[in-house]
Parts: sequence; structure tokens; C-alpha cells
Amino acid sequence: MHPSVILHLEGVTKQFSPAIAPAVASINLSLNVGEILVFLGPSGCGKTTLLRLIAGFEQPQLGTIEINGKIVAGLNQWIPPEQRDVGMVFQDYALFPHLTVAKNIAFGLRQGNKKFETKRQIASRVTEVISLVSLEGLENRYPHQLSGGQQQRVALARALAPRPALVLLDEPLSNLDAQIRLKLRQELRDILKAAGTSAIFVTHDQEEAFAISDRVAIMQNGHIEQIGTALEIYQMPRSRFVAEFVTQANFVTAHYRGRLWETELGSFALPDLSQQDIPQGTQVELMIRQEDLQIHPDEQADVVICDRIFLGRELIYHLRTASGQVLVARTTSKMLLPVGICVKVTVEETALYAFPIHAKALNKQPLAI
Ligand SMILES: Nc1ncnc2c1ncn2[C@@H]1O[C@H](COP(=O)(O)OP(=O)(O)OP(=O)(O)O)[C@@H](O)[C@H]1O
Repeated sequence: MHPSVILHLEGVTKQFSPAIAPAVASINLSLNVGEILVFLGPSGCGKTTLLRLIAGFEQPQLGTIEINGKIVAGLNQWIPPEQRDVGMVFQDYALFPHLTVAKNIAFGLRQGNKKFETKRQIASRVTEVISLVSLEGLENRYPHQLSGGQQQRVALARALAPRPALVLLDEPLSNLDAQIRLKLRQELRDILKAAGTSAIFVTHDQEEAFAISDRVAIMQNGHIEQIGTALEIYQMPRSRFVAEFVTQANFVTAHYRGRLWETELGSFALPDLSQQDIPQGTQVELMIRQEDLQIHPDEQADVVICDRIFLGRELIYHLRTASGQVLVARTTSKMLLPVGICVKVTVEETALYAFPIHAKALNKQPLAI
């Protein structure tokens, strides 16, 4: 394992029952020191199982897990959770109700942790992490005397206190109100970065994943579909699943005729594909992001605005094409058009991605861009 790698997984597989597909299948993954990686995917894709395998709450049938240079799970090798040098933060905070904030945070430091042997060292570390998570003045409160956001910061402080090699966070913000959730996700990233901690964060919320991560692993059916920075994934989704899940993009069928791709929105040249020898009549699906669809009122056009949703800063338009397909366009709120009018829809060729139409090929690189 390279010294800059804190966690390495190779071929990690977990199957709960022979009758059902593995919850996690052949996962290969490396996490760098100080990096925040987010597991993002729909319900049931295996995010929590993968996190629990790393924590040591589940045992893989196949593969190895290495943390900080030590194999913690593998063939005939097993290190229990409490000896893995890993901190956990759960969705429901899991604080001890009968202990104060300071005692909750100090709890892990009393477990014979060799990094903090004296009472003074423990007290000083508790003060340090309380300040890191901005909970000064609340040291002597009990969990029920705190807000949800404050409780989650205590849980984070408790996980960080022993200076673990790795912190694992399982949907830590999902019990919080939308506004606190927004605020705390930024704070959480700042705190993890200030502590220099390597972390894995599980969520099914795409915006949260993007905001908090250095890299995101998009999961589906126990596999990692794509791993990369939020920008890489958004700009270059590797499969139709990633494109749909991450960008909620539109897909329009296109046929190759002459040197153009014909769609019901018009014909496009797709310069990136012009070098390839593509048979006439080839059918693909073109991905068009919601923000890349431009609309202009045009009485002659055959696309109709069938719905409009005002979101404050932006507008969402639902557009019905001549074939009956509904496309979604996102514009600034200045582009205010009434429902029921006809619009011409345009899109820059450089904003188009071509995806092969057959499911088998969907995991391949998109053909264009
Ligand atoms: N202890 C278990 N026994 C049997 N099947 C399980 C067990 N734990 C999880 N599974 C199954 O494994 C699959 C992955 O579950 P997992 O909880 O990891 O998904 P997830 O992506 O975290 O979902 P969610 O976002 O809903 O929490 C699911 O099909 C789930 O039903």
C-alpha cells in the first residue's frame, strides 16, 4: 500500500444469502490520506454495507481490506472494529443519553487508547475537539438539551477525538431539517479538513455528495459505477445510469444519417464522432442536461411548454415534443414564459453526449466529448 493511501480495498464481496445477488461485489478502491470520499447511490445499492465492511461490522466473503497499512479483513485475517483505528458517525447520532457532551466526547479516550494515557491529555484533547466543532460552553449539557445539529457535532467530535486513521459517516445529516442540513454539511467538510482526517461519507443526496466530497463513488447494485471528482462525474458520466442519477439529464433518440445525428429537436454533427466509421442508421440516445436546453418563443415550433415550476433563483420548464416526450429545461428566473406557448428548443452540439442504445454497452465511455 502506497504511504499516501490510508484505505485500500481489493475484490471486496459481501453476499448475505446465496439466493440473492451480493450486496457488495468485487469492490476495488483506494482512499488517500486526508481525502473525503462519498458513496452515493440509490437506496439498496450497497453503500451502508460497504461502510460496515470497512468498519468491521460485517465480514466479507472475498477480498481484502487494508487500513493504514494493516490488513483488517482478508483470507484468515480479521481485526475487530474497535482495533481498526476507525471513528464512526451514525445517522441517529448514537450519543450516550446519561453522559454530558464532554463525557460523550471523552468516552473513546478512556478505552485504553494509548495515544491519551493521562487524565490531563484526555481533558486537553476534549477541549481541542469541542473547539474544533464549535461547541464551547455546552460541555456540561446532556444530549437531550441539544438541538439535532449540535448532537451531530458532538457525535463528530467523539469520532474525531481519538485521532483515528479514518472516519466513517453513515448518512449523518439525514435526520436534520433542510436548512440545518445545508449549514452543517459545509461545517462538517471544514471540520474534517481542519482535522486533516480521511473520511468516507454515505449519502443518497447528490447535492450533499458534491458539496462535501473530494471524490465521489457512484454505486449501483453493489458495484462502483464511476469514481471521480464531482466535476468529472457531472461533466463526463461514464454510463447512462450515472448520467440519469447525477445530472437528471434528458435523453433524446438520434439516428445517424449522412454525417448528421437526426433527432426531433434537429440534426447535430457531433464533431467528436466524425472520425469514427459509424454505419448509417445507427441509433443512440443523446444526453442533454436540463441547463443546456435553450428555449425561445416561436409560434411555428412544435414543442409546447406544458408546466412551469418557479424555484426562486431558477425556473423549471416541462416541454412536450411532437412525439409526446417530455423534456425538462432549467433556466434563470428571468426567462419567464407562460405555460401553453410553443417554443423553439436549441442546444449546443458540444453539450451533447451520445450513449449506445443497448443496455450491455451502457457502462462504456460515452461516444462523444
Ligand atoms: N443484514 C442483511 N441481511 C440481508 N440482506 C441485507 C442485510 N443488510 C443489507 N442487505 C441487503 O443488501 C442490499 C444493500 O443494502 P445497503 O443497506 O447496503 O444499501 P444502501 O445503499 O445503504 O441503502 P439505503 O440508502 O436505503 O440505506 C439491499 O438489497 C439490502 O436489502
